[in-house]
Amino acid sequence: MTELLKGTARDKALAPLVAQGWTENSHGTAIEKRFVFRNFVEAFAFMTRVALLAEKRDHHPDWRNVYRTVEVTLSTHDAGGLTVKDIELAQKMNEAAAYV
Ligand SMILES: C[C@H](O)[C@H](O)[C@H]1CNC2=NC(N)=NC(=O)C2=N1
Repeated sequence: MTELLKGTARDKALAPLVAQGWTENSHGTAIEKRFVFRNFVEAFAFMTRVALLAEKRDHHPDWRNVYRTVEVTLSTHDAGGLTVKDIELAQKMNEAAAYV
């Protein structure tokens, strides 16, 4: 199982994501971001791209789509918190959103 991120490694991994709009949840067990697109089709295109990335990695977002927004929560359920898998998927999601 992938290990929970802790201490300095955790802080270092989170810093660039926080700079790009990700926030920790109140328990420190997940990171969250609200992506806003121009319209529903762009939001859904983003979700389609991310779905393929997530399946390939066997690591899946918790998310909610309302019209042109996608609210995302990333956590490694098996580990009970944040792991490098969440950090990497968050970065991939930033890239996928920028591509739209
Ligand atoms: C069996 C399979 O590898 C696991 O259930 C995977 C699937 N996708 C997952 N996604 C997330 N976000 N956390 C997990 O712990 C997880 N586990």
